[in-house]
Amino acid sequence: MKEKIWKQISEVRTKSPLVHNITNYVVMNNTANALLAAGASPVMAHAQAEVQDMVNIAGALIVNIGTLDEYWVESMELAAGRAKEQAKPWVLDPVGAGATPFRNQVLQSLLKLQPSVIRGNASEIMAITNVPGGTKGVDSIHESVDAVSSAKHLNQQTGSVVCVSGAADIIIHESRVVKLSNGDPLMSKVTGLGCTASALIGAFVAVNPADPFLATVSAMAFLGVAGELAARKSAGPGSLQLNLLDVLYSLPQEEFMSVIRIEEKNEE
Ligand SMILES: Nc1ncnc2c1ncn2[C@@H]1O[C@H](COP(=O)(O)OP(=O)(O)O)[C@@H](O)[C@H]1O
Ligand SMILES: Cc1ncsc1CCOP(=O)(O)O
Ligand SMILES: [Mg+2]
Repeated sequence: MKEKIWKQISEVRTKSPLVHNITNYVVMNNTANALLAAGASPVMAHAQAEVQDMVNIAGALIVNIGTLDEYWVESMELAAGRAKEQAKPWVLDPVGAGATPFRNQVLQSLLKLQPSVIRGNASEIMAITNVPGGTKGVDSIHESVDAVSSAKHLNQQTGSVVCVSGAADIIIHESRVVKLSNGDPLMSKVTGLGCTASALIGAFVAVNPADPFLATVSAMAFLGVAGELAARKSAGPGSLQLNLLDVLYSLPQEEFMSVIRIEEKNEE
């Protein structure tokens, strides 16, 4: 699996897919820079007059509800609807799911448009499946393992690959489960690294639309390893943000292979 994952990372670097993001104001800059560092080509666009045309030319779409409003929700539905029509991969980041009824309603209508991948933190994934327990705005108050049964349920209900992020990143599709144990606790002190994870999944699913599970595992492994290596040379969140871009840009294969911690299970 590690070799297959590295192949995906190389393909993003060489193919440089166009990734269309409808994302939040907080992370537009971080996520565009992370996509560029990884080798992809980002575009942020949310005008209703152009989102469908942008989906037509992009390799994948990301819909991130971080700072949504009514106008943006219509843009998201138009774009995701076009992606569904064209069988083009799209990724849903349910930022702040469970925090307000508005977010929950919007998510239920976006789920009908069949995202290829859903990536959220544990509280968000639990909230989408109506598990009571709460959330702290956009930050998780649960561990990834707490959300595994919700993630399995969500995968069965939607057919989407589901990724729960956190200290462990857990990716679920049908009987397949992958657990990645890279990253660093300092990553939770930089805003937008969950959103960065979702944006990177978009780049990977654009180069491998036939296997969104492998694409998601690869993107999460890449971010986790890069974040862990970047944290080792960072004094705090400020330098981590910069160092992460540098590591995403230049991470060599041998270092990736020696740092990745991955467990696979097939529960058939
Ligand atoms: N406690 C932690 N230990 C190690 N890595 C972490 C930790 N918290 C977050 N990360 C890393 O940050 C990434 C973003 O995840 P997360 O913080 O769960 O997203 P969000 O910002 O959406 O809540 C994870 O995929 C993981 O690589
Ligand atoms: C702080 C904040 N508020 C609305 S969106 C956002 C960014 C959330 O980013 P992430 O989910 O990656 O931490
Ligand atoms: Mg998030």
